[in-house]
Amino acid sequence: MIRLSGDLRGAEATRKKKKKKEKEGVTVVETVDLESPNVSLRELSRVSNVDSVPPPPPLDSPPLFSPPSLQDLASDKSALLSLRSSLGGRTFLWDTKQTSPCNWTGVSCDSDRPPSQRSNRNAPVRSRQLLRPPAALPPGNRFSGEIPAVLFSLSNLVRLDLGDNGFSGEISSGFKNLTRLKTLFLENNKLSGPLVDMGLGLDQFNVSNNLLNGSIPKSFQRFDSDSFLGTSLCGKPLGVCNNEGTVPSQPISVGNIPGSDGKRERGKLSGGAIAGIVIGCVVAFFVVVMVLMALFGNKKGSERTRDVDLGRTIKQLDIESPGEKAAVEAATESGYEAAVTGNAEVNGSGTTRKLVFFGNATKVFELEDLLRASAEVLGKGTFGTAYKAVLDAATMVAVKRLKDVTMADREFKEKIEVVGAMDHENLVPLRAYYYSGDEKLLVYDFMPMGSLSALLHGNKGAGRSPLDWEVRSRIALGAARGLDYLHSQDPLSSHGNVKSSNILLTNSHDARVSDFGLAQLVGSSTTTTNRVTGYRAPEVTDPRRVSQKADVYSFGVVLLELLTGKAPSNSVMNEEGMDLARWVHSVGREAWRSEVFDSELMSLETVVEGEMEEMLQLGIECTEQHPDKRPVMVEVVRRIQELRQSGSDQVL
Ligand SMILES: Nc1ncnc2c1ncn2[C@@H]1O[C@H](COP(=O)(O)OP(=O)(O)OP(=O)(O)O)[C@@H](O)[C@H]1O
Repeated sequence: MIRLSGDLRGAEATRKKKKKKEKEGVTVVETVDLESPNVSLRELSRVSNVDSVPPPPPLDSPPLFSPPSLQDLASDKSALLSLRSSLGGRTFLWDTKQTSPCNWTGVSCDSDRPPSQRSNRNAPVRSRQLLRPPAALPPGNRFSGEIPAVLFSLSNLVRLDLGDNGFSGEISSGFKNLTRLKTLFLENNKLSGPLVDMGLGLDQFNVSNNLLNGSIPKSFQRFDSDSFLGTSLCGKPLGVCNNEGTVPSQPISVGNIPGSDGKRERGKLSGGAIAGIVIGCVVAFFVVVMVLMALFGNKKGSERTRDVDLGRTIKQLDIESPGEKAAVEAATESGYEAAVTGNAEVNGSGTTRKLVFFGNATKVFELEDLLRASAEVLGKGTFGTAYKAVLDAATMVAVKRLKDVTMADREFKEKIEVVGAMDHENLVPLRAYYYSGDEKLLVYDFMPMGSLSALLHGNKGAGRSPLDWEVRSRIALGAARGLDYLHSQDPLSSHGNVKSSNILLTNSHDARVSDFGLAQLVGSSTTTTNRVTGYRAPEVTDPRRVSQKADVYSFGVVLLELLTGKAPSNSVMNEEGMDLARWVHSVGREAWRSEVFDSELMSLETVVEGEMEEMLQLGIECTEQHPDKRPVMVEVVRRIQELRQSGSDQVL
């Protein structure tokens, strides 16, 4: 159950309103707490581009409470609607016309809650914890599924508490977007997979009692071991990792049992028990080392034999026995290699599997090279996990490991051949693929500058150079050309998943569209995941059947994103909870300058308002509700070219 607390409505709220008046339209996302039934959610609606986060109140200053204003209530409403929608909930029991959401089913409001602090959090307590509910309240909600992606667009978020829920899936790389985050509590959930380095300057962090495994990235090693108890993570501050990147034995604590009532009462074992465990670990370690040595000896022998007997190069991996597979997995230190090696090599039929390259590309590496390359996780998307693999100083590729591909070998190959045949300077080329029963890998050129989404909504901190109009409009033109090329192949061909994270950038900020053709390869359960919030055209019901006009709609949202600097996944553009497209449509032309255009753009000397207005008009036409009213992609390209041309003529 969600309850709204009035805890930010005191002196803190007053101070912020004053600051807001000083900086028109500027607000700050500060706290999101989904652990407690008392949730202050109004902050979800506060997204902006302030230069600095306001300083927290002193630790010992008592919070003051005052009745909520109408503006606060409207903001609470939109925050609740946004949260509800991001969690896949329905709002038919909520009368959104009511001024206050306090009467909505499942929502109750407290305006006089005293401050408290959590006793079990190990890191230093910072001021925001004064705003937390009393510890005596029953902890934990029952939120489940993946952590809502909408949270990753709240780039000014300072504190996020999702502890004591049922969240599952991997910890998303989307946390990287929360560049101001200081507190992240994810304990007591069902989060799995590795803990990736988020590059955040956190003061407080807790992922204890989850299903996480692998080694603890360096940036998290400064936190106390309590932050990782009850997981299978290893490395400092927990036990050293063995070769498989898992902790040899669980930390000694009552608190490492997920779901245990005693998880916050740290129990200590006797000296004898500890000595026994240590000796056991040492013996187990030597046994593992000896088994690995034996397995490696066999593997080398069998590869040599194959080389001679079958005439294959030893680069062609053909590991047939589960023992050999285990050895390779155990030997690797790279999570990526451990993750893909086994499945890629064991194909069930006993035949050698190879990477299949497209076009006339000279084959520069083999599957084994790829699997042995040092790699890092780039992120987890709708279709699987993406990795960056460095084969050598000159060869870097992005490898996408597809999930939920259920189609047969032949059908997959037919479809992927079509994708591989696409050849345009504004597309990310698919270089090769690998298919086996258990594993499907796609190999792309690695795009060094990342995605447009990261560029627009990622690091907003000091030191970031502003993205000027020339670069933004060039990206728009490049992406439009890439899409136009896809549409020109066949009247029915479409991208199906146009969004700013699928527009990647070269070193010179030229746009390359990625992920085309993938929606047709994966199962419906994958594509129906609502990761395209804000981009999907209203008429689309089956994400595997997206028309060209629906692509135009999604591209129009990207144009609006470029112009406003706002992420469409943050659907809270006003108290009605509109998405980006509907919000821009609702603002009159006279207010474009003050309300719509990204203030970062407007602050630059190079601002070209005429061009920006023309581009905004185009974005609005692309995002018309009715597909027939939207332009076709070739027309979009022509108009962007013209408006850029007229801008440069004026400069001349
Ligand atoms: N070829 C590439 N070069 C560089 N980065 C890439 C490449 N392909 C993907 N990425 C990055 O990897 C991350 C995950 O990408 P992926 O395409 O799997 O998911 P997504 O774009 O977030 O969502 P979706 O799967 O719905 O398209 C993103 O941050 C993306 O920018």
